[in-house]
Amino acid sequence: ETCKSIDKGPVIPTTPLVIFLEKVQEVALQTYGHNRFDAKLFVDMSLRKNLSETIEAFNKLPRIVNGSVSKSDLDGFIGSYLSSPDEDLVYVEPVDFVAEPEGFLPKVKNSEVRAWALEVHSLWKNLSRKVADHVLEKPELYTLLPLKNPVIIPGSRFKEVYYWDSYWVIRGLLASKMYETAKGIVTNLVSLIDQFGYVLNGARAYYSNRSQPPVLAAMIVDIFNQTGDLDLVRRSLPALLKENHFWNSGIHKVTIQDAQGSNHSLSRYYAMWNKPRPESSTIDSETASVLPNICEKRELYRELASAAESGWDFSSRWMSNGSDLTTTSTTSILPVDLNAFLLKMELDIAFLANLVGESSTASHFTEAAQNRQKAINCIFWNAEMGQWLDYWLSNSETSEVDIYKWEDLHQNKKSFASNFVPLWTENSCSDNNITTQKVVQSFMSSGLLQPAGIAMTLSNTGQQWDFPNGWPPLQHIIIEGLLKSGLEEARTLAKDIAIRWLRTNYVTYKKTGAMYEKYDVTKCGAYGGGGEYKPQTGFGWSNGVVLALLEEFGWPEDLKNDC
Ligand SMILES: OC[C@H]1O[C@H](O[C@H]2O[C@H](CO)[C@@H](O)[C@H](O)[C@H]2O)[C@H](O)[C@@H](O)[C@@H]1O
Repeated sequence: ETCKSIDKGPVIPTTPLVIFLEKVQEVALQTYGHNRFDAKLFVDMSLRKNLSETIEAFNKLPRIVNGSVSKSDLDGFIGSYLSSPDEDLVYVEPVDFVAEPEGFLPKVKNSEVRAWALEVHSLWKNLSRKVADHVLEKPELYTLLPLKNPVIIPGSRFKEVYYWDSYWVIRGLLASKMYETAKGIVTNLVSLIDQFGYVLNGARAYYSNRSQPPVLAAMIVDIFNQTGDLDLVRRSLPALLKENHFWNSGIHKVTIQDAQGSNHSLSRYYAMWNKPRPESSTIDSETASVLPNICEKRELYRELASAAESGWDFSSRWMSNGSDLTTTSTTSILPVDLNAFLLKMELDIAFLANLVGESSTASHFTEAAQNRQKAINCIFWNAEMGQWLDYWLSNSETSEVDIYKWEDLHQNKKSFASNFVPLWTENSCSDNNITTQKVVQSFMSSGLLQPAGIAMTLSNTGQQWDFPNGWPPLQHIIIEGLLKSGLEEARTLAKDIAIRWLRTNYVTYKKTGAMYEKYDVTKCGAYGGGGEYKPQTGFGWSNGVVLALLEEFGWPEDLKNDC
């Protein structure tokens, strides 16, 4: 085997338990087959006995063809040695839930929409969980991480708390006046930074090799603005500084020289992992099976895990050939949205530091934000298109000192919903040449706005972060970004998108009785599909976005609520 290049990035080792459960996943696929198989289920199981005893029993199972085990033997092993995923996180009644909180969504006047909003609000009860006592007593038997406070989970197969989902969960909890639950979630995420140095993708041992879009500071600012809780700010600030360092150092940090010769520091997604994602181990191995050698496989595994770090797993946005997942190249892309999130993080840290009298931290982060603002405008902004564009890093540009040289042809001219995320960061449009009006026009003609909301991309690849899917966080970011601009035209557009999105959520709920993690935005009343697992319901961030939008825009008595 000859390798063109060798994967050099860092790797955070996983636990022996995760490695063992991946083996169970592999054998289970051979034994049960692809039909209705969900790989994640197996790494979410826990042990009834200690690991070495369990491994011994597993190794003794009689093997038939290709290392598989008979269905009855495997069923028997799982029944005796493993516990189902539902036993580690148990239901808990949220302390601050009331059926109809005082001052709940005052602008929602339509009785049908109000009744639905109350049902969505009541879903917090279904999604509320706490770590079971036996996990705290024997954490080595579980892949679940022992967090102290209750959490709100996304739902269905996603039985643990997720990082960026939590921002929109919290926006919904604030509309539901559930301040204690919101603060508890933040405290949990802060504890992950204390332990790992960053917020994990989700609270499982197998997610420890990557983070997710960094929105913790935004959660704290929004909670503070509603509760005035300075203690939470004081307790969280050191963790936010640590998190900021994580994203601005090591492999996440990229230096790039603009056309005028000035250097800028920006960030990229980069997982600390070069093996199959344990929760999708069998799937990633199959994807990589067409590659000629282990070096290329390792590189692909890192790119797939890095796409998961971006939250957009998977999407043509990260691929050089949208119809071939093996061309995923996440680490070679400087992403607009990550840098917009980091700009917001820096502004938010400055704001929070000022609140608690830490003025030198505040001025340091104000300056960091100004620098990132400049970098965003120089590297990503494309005046002709009126959008901020992802930038593809190319190896040939790397000089000896690892400084990339900017070239306009490396901006990705395809329209992605992420190209509009900088709207969300208040002062992104402060530059004279960058007018919100231009961005609004560009958005309107981009093709992304569809009858039931905003599509993530224009390519229909079958991946879940591609056309025709629309995801809740991007709807909310763009809607809020448009509102923040203060422009009348932008406000009208924001409201129009909100109505489309709320309608499709409402109608789908009426048809199916459930809230979905994503929707098909080409038609009102349809949920999304594609990707590596079946459509999931619950659903944390969808509920959060609905409640936050209803809080902002309300719903008048006479506004049509069906499609
Ligand atoms: O199991 C496959 C992948 O699932 C997650 O990704 C999707 O769900 C998350 C929870 O709602 C969401 O945050 C993410 O944006 C979705 O694409 C998980 O985050 C991935 O790491 C995982 O590989």
